[in-house]
Amino acid sequence: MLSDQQPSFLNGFQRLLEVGLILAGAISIYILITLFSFDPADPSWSKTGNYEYIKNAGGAFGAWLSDILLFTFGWLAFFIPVLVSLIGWLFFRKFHDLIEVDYLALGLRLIGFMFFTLGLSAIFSMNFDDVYFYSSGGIIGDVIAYLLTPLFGFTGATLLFLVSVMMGFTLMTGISWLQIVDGIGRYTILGSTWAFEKSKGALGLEPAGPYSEPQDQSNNTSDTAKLGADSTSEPKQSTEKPDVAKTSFEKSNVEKDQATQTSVTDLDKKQQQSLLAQFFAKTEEPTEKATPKTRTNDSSVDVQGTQAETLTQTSKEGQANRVSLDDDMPFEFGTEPVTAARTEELDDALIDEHMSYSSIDDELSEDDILGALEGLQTPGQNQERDTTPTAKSNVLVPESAAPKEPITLPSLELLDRPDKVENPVSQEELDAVSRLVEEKLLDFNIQAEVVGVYPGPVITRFELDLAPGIKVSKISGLSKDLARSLSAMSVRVVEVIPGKSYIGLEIPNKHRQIVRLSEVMDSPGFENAESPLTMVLGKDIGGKAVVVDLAKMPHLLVAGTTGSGKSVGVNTMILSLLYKSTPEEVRLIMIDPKMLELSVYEGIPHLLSEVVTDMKEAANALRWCVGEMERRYKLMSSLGVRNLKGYNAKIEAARKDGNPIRDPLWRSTDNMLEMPPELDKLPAIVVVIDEFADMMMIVGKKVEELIARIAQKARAAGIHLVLATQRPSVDVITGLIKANIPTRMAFQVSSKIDSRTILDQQGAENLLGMGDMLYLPPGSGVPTRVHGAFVDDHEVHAVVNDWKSKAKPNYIKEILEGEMTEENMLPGEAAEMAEGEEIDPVFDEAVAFVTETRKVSISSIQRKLRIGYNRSARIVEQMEAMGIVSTPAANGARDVLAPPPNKEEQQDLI
Ligand SMILES: Nc1ncnc2c1ncn2[C@@H]1O[C@H](COP(=O)(O)OP(=O)(O)OP(=O)(O)O)[C@@H](O)[C@H]1O
Repeated sequence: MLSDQQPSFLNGFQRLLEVGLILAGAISIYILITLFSFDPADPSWSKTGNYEYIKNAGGAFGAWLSDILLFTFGWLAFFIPVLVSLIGWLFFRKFHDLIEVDYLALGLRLIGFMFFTLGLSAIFSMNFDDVYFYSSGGIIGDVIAYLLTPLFGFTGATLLFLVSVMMGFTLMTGISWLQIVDGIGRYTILGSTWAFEKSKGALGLEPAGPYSEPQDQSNNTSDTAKLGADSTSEPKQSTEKPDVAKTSFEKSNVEKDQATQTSVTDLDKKQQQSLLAQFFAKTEEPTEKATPKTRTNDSSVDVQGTQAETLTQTSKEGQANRVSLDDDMPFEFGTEPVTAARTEELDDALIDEHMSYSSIDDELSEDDILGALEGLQTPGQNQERDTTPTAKSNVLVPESAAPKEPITLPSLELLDRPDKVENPVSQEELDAVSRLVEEKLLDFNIQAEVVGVYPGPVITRFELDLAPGIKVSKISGLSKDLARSLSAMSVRVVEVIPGKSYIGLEIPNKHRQIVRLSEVMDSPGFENAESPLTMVLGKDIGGKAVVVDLAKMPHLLVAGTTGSGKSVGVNTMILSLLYKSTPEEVRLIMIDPKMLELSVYEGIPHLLSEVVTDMKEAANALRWCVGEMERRYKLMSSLGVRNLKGYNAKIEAARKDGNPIRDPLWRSTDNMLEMPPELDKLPAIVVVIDEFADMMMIVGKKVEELIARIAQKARAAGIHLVLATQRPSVDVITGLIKANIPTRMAFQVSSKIDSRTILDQQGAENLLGMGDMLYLPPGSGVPTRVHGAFVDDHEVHAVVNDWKSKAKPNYIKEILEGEMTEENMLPGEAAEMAEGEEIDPVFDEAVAFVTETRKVSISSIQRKLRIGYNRSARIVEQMEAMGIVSTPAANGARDVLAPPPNKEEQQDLI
């Protein structure tokens, strides 16, 4: 299988790193050779000799080098080659991490290394025989031992050096001596148990049992669980920490608050600036590496539990609200939103329409099947699923594509691990900065009190209680001035915090933390989610994982200026699907007009067709989706189910009963088969379009119509759209598209207008870039700020190669060829074919008029646009076909289904 893969060449930088690794290896081997072949008679730095008879295998240079190393380090010189190769390896494997060096951790490691080396060389110097005529601890060991032994005596000095070695080891490696003792104990017990079992077996007392780990180690059986295996016992402790911390913090809170309040107001401007700079510099100082399991818990516990929880919350409502924030579960958006509910109703109506001509009677209730299916599912099943096909496949899962063996989902080991980050900012500092924020606001005649401070991985949110009569719009208007006076890159004003009477001020930390995909995926929110369309977004402002379900959205619009982190965001979402679902559960169609971003996924088994780069083919792919959607609707209505989940459950249950359902839509003329084929489960289909502005420009209005058509109905059929664009203007994100795609994601944009185009409100222009986003869940007017998870190209490649090695894709040709049928023809096209004319040029204007006035009448459109009656009537019919207005009721009146347009959009159109 690997032989099928494209040969991959290293880029320039990777070549350098690899050359570095080869050099480091060669240097290490050379040093080892010179040390092992050292001859005291060779001429060198400390001795003279005959250059003609050098015995050192490293030559004259080798003789010099080994002499210097042994003279300086004694026995420790033999560790130097190991160190050199280790450094080479670190650079090669972890260069990406080294770019974002954590200086505190590095400093601690260096100090640790110093203590370790000095202590060990002194111990060697005092206790071991010389190496040739050099001291066994080298000159370093000799000097230290010489200086300290008279002071502390032999025993005292040895003890001191031992302590130095132990301290140094812990600082350098982060390994606790208690862990070592624990480990030694555990393996001694395991070893003796094993030896005992063996000996019993050998003596014929009892058959020898297989060697097994104790019970508490058994949960690292699956690949995904491996990542956190070495910290299995720690998270439990850390989840209990916050309560203890909270009480102690809270007790001292009021006194500290008063103390700092007086001292800070006396600070002069310079001190204030430096305090600010220090604060934002300190907010995110990482300290040491840890396994992702510990990290996930720590991030939610440390930040939410001890910092955000216990800060200057003074009012009672504040405390009540904190309780809800305290919840350890990560966010899950999309729980029965208003829009989703409305869409569902629409879907139901559509299904009902189909069901009226349904020919097959429904004998099993859908709820029973779903219940039975859910009963069978446990969270653990997410880790590994059997994807072996059970019967003849239908269009979407052709037999050759079906893998023969169970497929395991990719391991988290393929992703980069994050650095453990702690928040070392003390409460005093946070209080001091809060007072400073209050002062700065007062400079603008705004009286406000900071009632809560929430430091997070990228920003710190200050919650403000405004004095009566102060309008929030006044502060929003001042966001740029505030940013300047607080020396911050930008300040975002959160006008409404749901459930609170405060406003929020979000100020970026000087050192932002990178949110890694692996750490969010390692959270319970992702691991326990059952939907195959579960996607990771990143972390919220408090550091909690944000995990969403595309099935509930059901379509997503992503926009952001170039370089804002949009492509990384799209990759994060795609990788989430690849980590959660097998090709049997989710299939993808990728459209990539830029021919850059998505081509890396070429060849994964989830793809339904090659990554589409030709825009004509892209339109065909959308058209195919419309056809597939209609086909699914007919199948579902025939089976009497309302959505894909119900359909799959019914197929599964029927198969279990031994009565597989046969295709009710099959006609004898379809193929050579004598009887209808058995129906198979259907996967969800996700269509990802990376730059859909390009597609709109090239293919034109048809794309918009196809997208609208899919978006209106595809939810129940399990077809979902993810549209990304870097041009959030009204000619790309049109009213029609917005009306049909309720879930939005805005990365940084260049203007308030762009922000309003995507979110219907400003705010995205104040984001920080690099994955900082506002996520607007369906049916919600309040966007949530999320710091997007970062995934590097090499991680994407690793996951893609992993899938490629497990199964091959089976592309469906028809997707790109595209055939115009009655089902996938657009209303515009029908009119075009019937009357030979395009969709009306004033159609957009008419839509704007209707959605704004909320009234549909042929004559009013006729008057407003000064067009003929017939033309106006045709426009209204087109609106009906596109789902903008309803079908006429008994009295002929129609309802406007699409939401009103926003102001900028209108101006652009009229
Ligand atoms: N979540 C993130 N965390 C940290 N850095 C990020 C994140 N997302 C993106 N970045 C940084 O921002 C850079 C630009 O991101 P990306 O390529 O996704 O932008 P884009 O909006 O897709 O731009 P374009 O439209 O030009 O392709 C990346 O190279 C990366 O360094």
